[in-house]
Amino acid sequence: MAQSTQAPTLVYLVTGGCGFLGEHIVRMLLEQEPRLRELRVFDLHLGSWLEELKTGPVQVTAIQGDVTEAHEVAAAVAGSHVVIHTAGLVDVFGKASPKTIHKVNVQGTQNVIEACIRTGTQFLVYTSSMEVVGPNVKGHPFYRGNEDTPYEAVHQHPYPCSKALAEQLVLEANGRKVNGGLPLVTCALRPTGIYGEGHQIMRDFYNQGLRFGGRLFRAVPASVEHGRVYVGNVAWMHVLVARELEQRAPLMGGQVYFCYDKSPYKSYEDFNMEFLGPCGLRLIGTHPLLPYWLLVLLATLNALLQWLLRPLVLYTPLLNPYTLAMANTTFTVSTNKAQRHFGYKPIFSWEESKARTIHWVQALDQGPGTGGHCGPYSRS
Ligand SMILES: NC(=O)C1=CN([C@@H]2O[C@H](COP(=O)(O)OP(=O)(O)OC[C@H]3O[C@@H](n4cnc5c(N)ncnc54)[C@H](O)[C@@H]3O)[C@@H](O)[C@H]2O)C=CC1
Ligand SMILES: C[C@H](CCCC(C)(C)O)[C@H]1CC[C@H]2[C@@H]3[C@H](O)CC4=CC(=O)CC[C@]4(C)[C@H]3CC[C@]12C
Repeated sequence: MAQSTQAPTLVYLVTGGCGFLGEHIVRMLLEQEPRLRELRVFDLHLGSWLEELKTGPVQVTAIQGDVTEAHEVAAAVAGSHVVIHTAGLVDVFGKASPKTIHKVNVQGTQNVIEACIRTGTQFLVYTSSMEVVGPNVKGHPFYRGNEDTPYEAVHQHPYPCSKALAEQLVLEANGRKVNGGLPLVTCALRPTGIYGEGHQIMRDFYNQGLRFGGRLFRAVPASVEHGRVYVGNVAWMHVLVARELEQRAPLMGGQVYFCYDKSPYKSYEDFNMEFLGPCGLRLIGTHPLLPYWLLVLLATLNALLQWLLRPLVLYTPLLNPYTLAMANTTFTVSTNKAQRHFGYKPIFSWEESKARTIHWVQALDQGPGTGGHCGPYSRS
């Protein structure tokens, strides 16, 4: 992929390109990758917002498909230079079965790898997660850790288990020969909790607050810090990795990178209030209103109810033993590995990230629009 002023030649494939992060990656690629000729957007559910992108200079090809179907993946991958594999089943609330989560996240990733090998696609960027590291089931804090910080990564929940297995597959595939004899170059990006335009859980908290007369009730001590990163910066990091992977293959191949930016370290709830506060919501209490043991009891009750009601209805509250443990365990990242390896610097400051997210929350009141979740990235 030599730099040139000639006509654009590159073909990129983004799996999960219609999801929360995927949409931002798609838009970021169109704005920041001048060598792009064709952008293939592969997803189980295609968004109507893709239509508006089809009028630009880059050929945008929407492909409705399932990553668990090897032949659909192979057809989409064939002829592409770079694959950004973001599709995944993000479920910590018990909406999908552990088997389905494994199938989509692990088998789906295996299908993407095999498709690259068979069709001769040499560059694969995988969206992993901080969850492959932790928080672990023992609730050990991970405080300002980096990619080399020792930590006992022990998972039980199907989602982190599946992401850890999938990441391992991707990293082990680095160096395998693709069709034509060249080596596959892979790397994995590990975002912490992503926020920004289109973030479903933020929307859930906002709606919950509105239902309770503009109030949210503190459940997590303010002292527990949770790593968060703005979706635009995560997208930018994907674009940059995809761009640099060929030139810096010996350094970047087989590597993992946390996704980070200048978002402040705060508790999950206090961080959300940075956006929900300016939209009229208040967080009640300087300390958790309920004692921890009671929250554990309620979370356990919710899990029991979910299990009992499963034959009749899907009961998926925000509070369950896993989400409670996640929210109550410090997990923050402090690293410059991405900057050292491929020159990453956040493209959005904290102030911009905050303003864009607040703007999006405010617009939720006006009801769903016809476009996508996020606006264009063109900046003044
Ligand atoms: N949301 C977060 O805070 C974080 C997310 N991640 C990872 O980022 C990636 C994207 O996550 P989000 O955008 O938050 O989730 P999302 O649910 O908004 O997007 C995932 C996309 O994958 C698609 N998809 C699901 N199953 C598929 C299948 N079988 N075949 C094809 N497409 C399928 C969905 O339709 C969706 O558009 C995931 O891999 C997730 O594990 C990592 C760290 C944090
Ligand atoms: C839903 C949790 C907060 C509610 C806590 C309650 C009910 C006590 O008020 C969220 C706390 C931490 C979140 C997770 C974290 O940001 C890391 C993640 C990484 C991913 O790859 C996917 C999403 C998530 C698991 C994220 C999910 C919501 C939380 C558990």
